[in-house]
Amino acid sequence: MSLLPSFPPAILALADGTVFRGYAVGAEGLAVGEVVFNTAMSGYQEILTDASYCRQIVTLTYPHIGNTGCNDEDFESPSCFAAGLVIRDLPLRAENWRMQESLPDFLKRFGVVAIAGIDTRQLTRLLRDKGAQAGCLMAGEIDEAKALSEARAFPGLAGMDLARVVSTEAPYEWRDGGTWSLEGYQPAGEAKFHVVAYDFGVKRNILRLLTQRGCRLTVVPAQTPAAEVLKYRPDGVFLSNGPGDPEPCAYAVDAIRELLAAKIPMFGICLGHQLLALASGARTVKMKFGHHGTNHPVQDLSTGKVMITSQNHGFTVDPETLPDGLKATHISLFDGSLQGIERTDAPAFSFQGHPEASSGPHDVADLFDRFIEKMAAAPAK
Ligand SMILES: NC(=O)CC[C@H](N)C(=O)O
Repeated sequence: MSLLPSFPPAILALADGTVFRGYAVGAEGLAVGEVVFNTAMSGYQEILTDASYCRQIVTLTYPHIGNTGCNDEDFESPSCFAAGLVIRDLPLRAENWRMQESLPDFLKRFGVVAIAGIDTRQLTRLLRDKGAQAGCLMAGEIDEAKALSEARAFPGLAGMDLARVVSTEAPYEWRDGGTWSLEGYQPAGEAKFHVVAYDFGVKRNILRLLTQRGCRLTVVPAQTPAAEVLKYRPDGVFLSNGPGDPEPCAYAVDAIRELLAAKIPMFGICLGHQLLALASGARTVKMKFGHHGTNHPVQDLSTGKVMITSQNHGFTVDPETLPDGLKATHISLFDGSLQGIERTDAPAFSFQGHPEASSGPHDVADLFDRFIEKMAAAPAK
């Protein structure tokens, strides 16, 4: 038995001409973006609210999505940023002690168009064979020819600067740093370091993990010049994850170059990693279908240790372009792509995957400790 036939019709049209027919389990209307697949088995709410998915339609390969509903806590940003959602099926009944609304109600509230009831395995194989495709989701009133032409008109993410689109408009102090455990809520301890975090689409769990490690955080807009950041006299600078192509973010690349020259401890995640690489003189390239999932093996090149990591990126740093002074620290064991770098002449390093991933895996969480160590080792200001 399935709930789906009670929902209005929806289609997903791809730029290659393929059309999938299913049911509209979110908002009605039209959504256009790059269609990608994510293999995570949990965390749909964190995925939908991760600003790195801006202009992307996410297909979840796990077949039952929505089982635990949605709540007011599991937001990685203030809103839903994914352009659309594609799933195989909804549960007949969603249930969890933290649930406040069902996934369809949540999607409707945030205006996210979503389709269910299509063969997500077939779609995933198509994306793996042909590469990420431009697509159009249409829900409610269906006009197949229009959906196909909308999909074909999407220019693709290459060359698209989206970090400044999703970033905060004004600087703010981040305060929520406590942790929940079986013993209850533990407020964050006293701050030892002041970190300025660039918001290119920052995930909240990164801010939480830094606060829990004794950082006071000032979050600044993507286009903040280095001179403004230096006025805070920070102990360290964090470069966040974010959507789109890193290459057109010249404002960030310029700022990072100046901060590198100032020898400020710096840590970058995902888009932040790619921007650190660009600022150091390396190049980034678009991947065929990217990495989106929570079971990606990554090797630490200094210890040989293999870690299971969470990943979400469609661009990557080309290892052939690493200049002198920039060292590879991690590689993907799925495809050998670069996963981490470190400057040999400045206290700056970065990681392509997501050490902050909530609910996990947590194998790479100690990269946050490494950032703290670099700030502790920096000469007094
Ligand atoms: N999660 C991210 O920061 C993604 C980085 C970049 N937008 C990419 O797709 O590669």
